[in-house]
Amino acid sequence: MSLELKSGFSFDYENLFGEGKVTAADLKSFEADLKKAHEAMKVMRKTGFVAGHLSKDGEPEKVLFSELPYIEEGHLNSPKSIARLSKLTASVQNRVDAVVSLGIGGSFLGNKVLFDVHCGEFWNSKSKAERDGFPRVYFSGNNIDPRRTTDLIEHINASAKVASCHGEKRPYHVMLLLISKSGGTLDTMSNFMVIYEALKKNPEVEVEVIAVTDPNEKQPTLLKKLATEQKWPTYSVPDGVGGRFTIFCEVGLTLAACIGFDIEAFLAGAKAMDQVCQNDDIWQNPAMLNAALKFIASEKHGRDIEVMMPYGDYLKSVSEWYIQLLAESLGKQFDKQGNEVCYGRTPVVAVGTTDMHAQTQQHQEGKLNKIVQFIRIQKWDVDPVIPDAFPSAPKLSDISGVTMSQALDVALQSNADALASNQRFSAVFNLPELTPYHLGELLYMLAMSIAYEGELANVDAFNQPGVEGYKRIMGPKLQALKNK
Ligand SMILES: O=P(O)(O)OC[C@H]1O[C@H](O)[C@H](O)[C@@H](O)[C@@H]1O
Repeated sequence: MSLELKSGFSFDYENLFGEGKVTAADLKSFEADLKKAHEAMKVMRKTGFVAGHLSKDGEPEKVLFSELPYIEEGHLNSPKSIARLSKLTASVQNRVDAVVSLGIGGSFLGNKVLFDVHCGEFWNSKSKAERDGFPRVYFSGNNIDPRRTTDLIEHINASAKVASCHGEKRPYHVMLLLISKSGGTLDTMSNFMVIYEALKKNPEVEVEVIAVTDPNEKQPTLLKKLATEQKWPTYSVPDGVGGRFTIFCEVGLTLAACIGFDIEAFLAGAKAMDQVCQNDDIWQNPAMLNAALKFIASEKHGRDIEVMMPYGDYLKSVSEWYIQLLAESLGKQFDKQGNEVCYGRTPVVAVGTTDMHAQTQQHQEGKLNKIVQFIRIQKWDVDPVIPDAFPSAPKLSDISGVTMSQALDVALQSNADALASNQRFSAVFNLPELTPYHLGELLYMLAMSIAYEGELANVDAFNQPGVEGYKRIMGPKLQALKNK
């Protein structure tokens, strides 16, 4: 049982729907809610209005993520903004040696996905020619870890030294891509200041800063003010695009531009997915179907943990990106009318096959409270055959002669079958290949699915009041520390 799109992307829900799982009768009982949710999505697309959504300051706020895939005049991504990103690519390639992407939450997670998928683990150890002139990439600001930040500075300084020893006549050029929608997030800004000051002191390093923040000029963010003062170029995290949707705007796209990732193909995938998700027929609308099955699995069958388990190392960051999307969007104490509901599925990061040797015991035999969501790549662009390197060892000979992706697929299928044989729910998102287009499809489908589920659960999927709790305590605590 699977919903397959023309692009080849498919959602296989065989192990989530049917007898003993979410049933047709379950779906029928939510028919009116589903219709309402679908209508709400139409209004959101057309006007940006989502009933019950208020900003952090309690003001009505538009929800505009569904506009991002459409590169059009007057849109958040316009032909002009995309052309400016192409210029950024041209200016970075063969000029900038290293980019440090500084941000946390939505200002980090999507960028990490794009980097991992496009560059892979060993990017920074490749030669400049192997990187096609694109810079090395580092991440910072996604924690306040003294050791790692110090290590990063030392590493960059050491790379600058190596470059100068190899006869580079110019300083090592580092671009700090400083990303914060609110413009003052402690984790991001503290790392930025430490790194900026340290690198500035090194004559072998030249530092350049690009700021990505809320563009509002009437009430500029701290970062916006700083950028104006310091004459740093700025890019936008537009109003109406919450952190967890920013991979489709200049937060993700500036990093994409710096590594030569195909922005237009990525947005084209998201756009195609948005169009499919306008289908009124739930069996043809992957976001509506995914949201409905997961919502019902949670509400009626107690499956309120979602394990996001891509099969592939470089997709682990997709799972981490999804954590924020699911947790911040749906983990809500109150519904839209203020009644206490304490809704939400708890997200869990897993990777296949890695976690088949760690988490699977719990998935297979632990509490019946999980849905395991697999992500599968159908065709890998490289796929070594496992050789019969030691014919005298029959156990090793047995696993030889197939490609690594075939073995990976067997592992996934076996895991899904075993789970299904013990009343465990799972589903698979199949990507024909790991391209920017299909990645755009997948991530956008997940974003839209969350928007549907917010409506089904009657919670505001676009705020995150719960994260203010610790922030209210942390601010004065830091102040008190300073005054000591
Ligand atoms: O981009 P920033 O304003 O720095 O925010 C970064 C992150 O911090 C907050 O705590 C929010 O919970 C996240 O939704 C947000 O993505």
